[in-house]
Amino acid sequence: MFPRINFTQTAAYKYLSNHYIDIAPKHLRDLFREDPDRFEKFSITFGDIFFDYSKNRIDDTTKALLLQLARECQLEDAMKAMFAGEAINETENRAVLHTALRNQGSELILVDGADVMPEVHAVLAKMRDFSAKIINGDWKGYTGKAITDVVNIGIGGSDLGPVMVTEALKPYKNHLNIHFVSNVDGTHIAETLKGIDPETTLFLIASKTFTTQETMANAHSARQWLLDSGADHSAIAKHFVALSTNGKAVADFGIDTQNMFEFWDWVGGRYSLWSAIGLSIVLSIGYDNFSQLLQGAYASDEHFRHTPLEDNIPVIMALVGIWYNNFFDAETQAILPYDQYLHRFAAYFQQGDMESNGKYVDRNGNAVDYQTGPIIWGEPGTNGQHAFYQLIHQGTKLIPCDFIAPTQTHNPLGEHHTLLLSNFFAQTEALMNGKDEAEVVTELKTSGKSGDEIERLKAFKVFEGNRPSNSFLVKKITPYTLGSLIALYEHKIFVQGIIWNIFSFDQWGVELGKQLAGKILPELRNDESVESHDASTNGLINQYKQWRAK
Ligand SMILES: O=P(O)(O)OC[C@H]1O[C@@](O)(CO)[C@@H](O)[C@@H]1O
Repeated sequence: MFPRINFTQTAAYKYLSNHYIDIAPKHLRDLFREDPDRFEKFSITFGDIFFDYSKNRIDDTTKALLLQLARECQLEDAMKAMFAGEAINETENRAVLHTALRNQGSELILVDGADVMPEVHAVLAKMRDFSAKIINGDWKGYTGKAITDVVNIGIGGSDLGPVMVTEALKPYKNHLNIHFVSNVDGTHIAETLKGIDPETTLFLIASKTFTTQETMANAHSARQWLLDSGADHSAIAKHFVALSTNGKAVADFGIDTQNMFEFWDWVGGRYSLWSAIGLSIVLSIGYDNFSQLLQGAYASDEHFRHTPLEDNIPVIMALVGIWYNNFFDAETQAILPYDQYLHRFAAYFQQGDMESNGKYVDRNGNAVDYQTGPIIWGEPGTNGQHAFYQLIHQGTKLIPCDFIAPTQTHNPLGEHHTLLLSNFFAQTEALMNGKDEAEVVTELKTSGKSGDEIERLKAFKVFEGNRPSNSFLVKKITPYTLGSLIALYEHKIFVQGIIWNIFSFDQWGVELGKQLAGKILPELRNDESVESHDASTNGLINQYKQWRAK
């Protein structure tokens, strides 16, 4: 049975919470001064990824107690349950096996007694063969022309992963122009359709359920756009494919199910880029590179499954995050990639992390009395430094930061990459060391400030430091290393969900808004005044109706 431990009842939690004031280490400056081996002790090399977690407020004692906490929560049993295909997504009675999508091993992976690997391989082969025809021009549109533009229509997990990966791996892209439409706001598809030719455009309708309002509205508008351009219904088969688990809905839309790339209920939407949902990635960078992405993720799966917790990167990431989230009241986690190609990396994990662990009911159905999932946010460096780093350095909130940087750039231009990396190294050093009053006074004196000026200014220029960060130094962002990095974060989310005793793989919280939108939609289709809601909602709707009439 999937463990249901309340982590606040564990010995480790009780000891940490009763003593963490004396356990919580000294200032990070002092920890480094006192332990010359600190960097080696708190860093892990994993292939071409170097993970430095030494700039965290931990010492040997804290690390040992956090690991004990994980073990008391039966983390290792939970890990085995996931990889074994148990229905750990209990409220939907589903297994959680996005790991099977990238499995390179030969072991059977059973769901309801049947090995899923043959069908996983069959869909991968179909994606390979189909994308080859599109990329090499063998697949023709309804007027006999090759495809030049691909439009992925999807939202959430059917959009964010493909967007993030195709952006991150732009150095590997081919001649095809890949576009993404997700928002139901007509602007999104209107702006996209302006720049493409119906005769040479392929639409990927990406939707696990094939019922999502935004995606179906955009799909129908795309289909109408094709037909309005002069194509007849037979053209749909040449310009539309579906990525879904719902064959009936795909056929009802008018897509030939031969042009459907299926995936399965045991793949969560926010964990689906490795599945048929990744077809836009394959079309953008080719199947061989997509295969490298899968292999990199598999390497992280193997690291996660077989590495002792003490040196297990996702486990360390998760426990350090819990240390700040549950013992230091940190409410957010920043992800700061020093790589412009990774500009959608944080956005991807906003869904990945917040839709997984943004829960207040535990696995026994009771409201929790502790903090669960953090708010995930972030922007690429160095831009963030000119936007929100003031708060990270001198604000009143503790913001644990993950810094990510490639050692090698895809664009060796002058000394740009050296400049970028100098900032990457400097920021975590500044956050950790800070600048004390003595240093500030010396600087102000050296700059010629008078005694009065120094007295007036010094308080504002002190940096208390002791602000934690993880650093990921990646040799180069390749399909393989990107796959590994994404999977490390996926497993971190899993570990935190286990310790918080919540179900990380359903998302009931997105349903109410959809339900209410479904009720309001027909009210907006007429000009009558509405009174069926609260005064605010009624007022807003009626104001909207009044103004739209102008
Ligand atoms: O792939 P689909 O079924 O269209 O769902 C899209 C997204 O909608 C959700 O908000 C669930 O409704 C996300 O979990 C999901 O990734």
